[in-house]
Amino acid sequence: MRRPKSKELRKQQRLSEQEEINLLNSWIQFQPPDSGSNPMSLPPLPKNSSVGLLEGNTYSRYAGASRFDQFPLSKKTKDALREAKFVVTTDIQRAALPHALYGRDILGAAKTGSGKTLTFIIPVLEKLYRERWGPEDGVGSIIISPTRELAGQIFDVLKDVGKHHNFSAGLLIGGRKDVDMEKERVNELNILICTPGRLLQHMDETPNFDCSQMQILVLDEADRILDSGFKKELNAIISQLPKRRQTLLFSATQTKSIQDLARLSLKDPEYLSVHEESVTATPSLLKQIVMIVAPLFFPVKEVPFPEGNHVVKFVFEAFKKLHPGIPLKCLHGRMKQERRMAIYSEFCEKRSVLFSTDVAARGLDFNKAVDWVVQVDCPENVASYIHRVGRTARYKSGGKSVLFLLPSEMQMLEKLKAAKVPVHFTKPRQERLQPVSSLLASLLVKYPDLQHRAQRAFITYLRSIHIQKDKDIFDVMKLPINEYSASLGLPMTPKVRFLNQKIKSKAVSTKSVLVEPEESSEKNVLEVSRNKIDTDPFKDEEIENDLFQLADPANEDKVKSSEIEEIIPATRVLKKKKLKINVHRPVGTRVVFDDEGNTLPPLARIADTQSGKEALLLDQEQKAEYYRRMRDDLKKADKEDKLIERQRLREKRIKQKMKWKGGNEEEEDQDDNSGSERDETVNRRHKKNKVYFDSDSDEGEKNEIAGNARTSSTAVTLEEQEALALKLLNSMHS
Ligand SMILES: Nc1ncnc2c1ncn2[C@@H]1O[C@H](COP(=O)(O)OP(=O)(O)OP(=O)(O)O)[C@@H](O)[C@H]1O
Repeated sequence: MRRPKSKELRKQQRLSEQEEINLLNSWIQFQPPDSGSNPMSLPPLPKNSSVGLLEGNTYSRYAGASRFDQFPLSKKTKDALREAKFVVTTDIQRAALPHALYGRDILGAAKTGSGKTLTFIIPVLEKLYRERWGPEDGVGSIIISPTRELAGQIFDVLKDVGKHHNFSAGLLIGGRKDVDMEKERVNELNILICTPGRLLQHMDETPNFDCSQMQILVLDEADRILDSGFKKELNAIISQLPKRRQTLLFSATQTKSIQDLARLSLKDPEYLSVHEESVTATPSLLKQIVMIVAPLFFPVKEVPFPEGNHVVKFVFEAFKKLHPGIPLKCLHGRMKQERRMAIYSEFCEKRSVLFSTDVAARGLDFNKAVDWVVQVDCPENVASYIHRVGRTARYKSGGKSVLFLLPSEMQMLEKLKAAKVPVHFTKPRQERLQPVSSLLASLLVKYPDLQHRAQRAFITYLRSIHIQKDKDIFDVMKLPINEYSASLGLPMTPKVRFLNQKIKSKAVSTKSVLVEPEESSEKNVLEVSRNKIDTDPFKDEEIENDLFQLADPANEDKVKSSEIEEIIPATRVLKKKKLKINVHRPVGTRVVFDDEGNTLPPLARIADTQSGKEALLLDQEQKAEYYRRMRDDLKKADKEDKLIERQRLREKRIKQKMKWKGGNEEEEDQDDNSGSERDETVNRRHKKNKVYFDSDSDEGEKNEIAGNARTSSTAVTLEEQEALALKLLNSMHS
């Protein structure tokens, strides 16, 4: 009895769905928005006006509608939107939904946090629904995101808004181990949300993976996906998609490049930039400050991704040690995927400080949890700035941001202003600046593992500056390199040797080795180089130094940054990746193989030579010796300071006693008591304000003396400590 009934029910449901689809199709066709028009210019429909089928077989106007229930959407989508409390549309939704529902290609641009995700999720669901897409139809829509976290976030929105639909959807992102399981199931999925690399991996490796019938393609953060970092992947993907499809592109900083659009074969796309006329390019509730600081007065400059991983790791570790108790988190692209996702979710839920590379710069909607965005490095361009600050002040909430620039990066301020970014330039109050180099120097002595991190941070930072395109702002030769090195607490500026022309020309010949790039959400040319050199720390350092040698301005015109990836010895990647030997190499060129039979480029041999190792060892010994000396010096100075302070206090007490002797006996007693109380208080306070070396001491005397430490506030302690360390640093740097 039950079966026929449910069959009957299913039939009825199918019929009513078909009726709904017919109605929706007629409604959409009845009064579509004019091509080239922006529906925002139309007056919104009154709140309670009739919608859908009206008397006389006409339909209500949906172009210009400002509430979701006024659009020709399925009941399933409307119910889910209402349940998620999405009632009134944002500007971009109002402008783009009518065109997207009508089936047009779209290039949508709107400020960060203005609801672009729903603007493409809704048309995807509706298109497949109206096409009656089912499990047997396979892939119907592909949504591509530049990062894994963003793909995960889009997937969550899809699950929410599509919860009453019967589509199957999959999140295909790199870094997940279950790729084999994915391969078995991917052909059954209707909606794929993916990073470019993982999608391409399925296109290449999954048997019978078929996208030939797909209906709608979405590129979120389109300008990023279309830029050079993803060029190869995207071209390969597009070549496997049907030409007859709808394409939606969204970003807060949209591309208008004809070349980019030609690659996607868009058909008369609607360019909808809803905030173009707006006075500002960033959210109106975002307060933005820019400050110029010297590196010595700020812990460290973060670097743009992907080269920022080492710097972020170092800053994070240093802050953890400098500010124990404050919940700090760290996110960068070299973390395991599970950890990345966990940190992202924890940060959305609990108040904390997140140190991140640009992996978190775009698209992420941290549950409106971000109050401040602090940029400790100069973004690579205005677009990058807009996305970074856009992690706060989302939808209707406010937020604040501060950008720290070096004096040499002042031009960024002008560029931001020219791009309608309302930044307030503020001078830092000198008395509020806290020098950190001495603190970091102390940390480095105390935690030797940080020494290597600091050094890598230094080198990767310089390299990131070198590879930046905008040479007006990023000129490695203008950087106060010694100051920067000192600001990281490094005892001496790491050696940055310059390659001579001979090695360089040899290096360029390594073009014979082609390395296939790894899938990565943070893909760019240099990530490949990064992988190549990520071997043992000593080797790394040498190679990184070698790399930096290319920054010689005399060589700059001859060696372009794109060549760098070909120049670096690629031993690690060579072991893993497919190789092609250039058959056109000059006759007689010697091909060298490593232990595993992979070919090695000439530079790898050079990097491995014994003399290099010896030089490196010498360097390491020098540094170790330096740290030993510095540690001893600091300990000695600390001891001397404390003795002086003790002596000073003793003299003060004696002076007071002498003074009191002139007074009456009672007063003297009282004063004496209060005097010792005062000293007690001072002592207690000093115990709390222990400086790093106090706690590091293994001498019994030390903690006892700590009570008599010389300062009455932390600020004085820091100042004195800084003066001491600066003295030491200067002596090394000079
Ligand atoms: N119509 C709406 N009503 C209420 N809230 C909305 C609406 N549309 C979107 N939001 C909320 O606004 C926030 C920002 O949306 P979304 O993440 O889509 O922004 P975005 O434009 O994609 O930002 P970015 O450029 O940074 O990627 C989200 O929390 C989302 O839930």
